[in-house]
Amino acid sequence: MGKEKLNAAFLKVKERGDKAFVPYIMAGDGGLDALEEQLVFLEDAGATVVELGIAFSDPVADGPTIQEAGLRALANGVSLRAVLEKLKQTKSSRHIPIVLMTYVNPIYAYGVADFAKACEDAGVDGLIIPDMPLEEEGLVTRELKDHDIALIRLAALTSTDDRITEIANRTEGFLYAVTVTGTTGARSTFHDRLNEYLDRLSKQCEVPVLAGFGVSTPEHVKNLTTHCDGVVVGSRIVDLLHKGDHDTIRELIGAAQISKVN
Ligand SMILES: O=P(O)(O)OC[C@@H](O)[C@@H](O)c1c[nH]c2ccccc12
Repeated sequence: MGKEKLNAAFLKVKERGDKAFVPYIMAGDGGLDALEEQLVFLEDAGATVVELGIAFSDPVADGPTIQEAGLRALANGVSLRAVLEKLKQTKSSRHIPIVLMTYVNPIYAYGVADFAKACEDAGVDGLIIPDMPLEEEGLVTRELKDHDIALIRLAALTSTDDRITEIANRTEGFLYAVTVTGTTGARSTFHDRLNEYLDRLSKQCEVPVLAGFGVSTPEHVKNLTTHCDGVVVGSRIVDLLHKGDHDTIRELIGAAQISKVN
């Protein structure tokens, strides 16, 4: 469970000579009954971990693709409680580690201790809380530790060296290296100094460094992973899943499986 399950998944990928691929999906996009099938598909397609988003009314870090998916999920009546319940019911059908992405408000509304326990019961291994700065995380860290839920921290291109050191020291499971200044969403070009930034993070961080935001093609996956341990792909996966294009998802994941490509 938790941190160890994440560490084991990344280690397995590394030992094969591959890079990690973490697809992000919006829980309940397509209805909550589709979730189990979606998770099993991603596991079979070779994903390392799944990042599962919880729809929220005020998604400040999300670009248009994920916002729309969130609206579809909300229209399907999806809530944090319903997602955790569904994950608990379907726990035995999957092995892939699950990282939940939720803003801080729904966690408070749930109650931090109850939420952490419900995550453990649901087989959730890690958590990303994008609107929770390092200074505030003491509000959840004890409860997460008690229930063995890894807290994945995000580093921004604009983070100072001192802050990066602190984030790299504290993060659990992996370090989420945000590759852009802005919101989520497919992009065609990246920042000039991105490779340098990823190299710097990789040097400082003991757990895997994964690049995310704007990663949307097999070329992006191949290029970025020469400077880090893997990628997170959100908007492109959400879009392809919505269209039912499973082959292109397999192709994207395949770009991280270097041992198979060569
Ligand atoms: O959609 P993109 O550009 O591929 O980026 C990943 C991202 O969607 C996913 O990790 C995510 C969705 N919402 C977030 C909010 C904050 C941080 C990360 C996320």
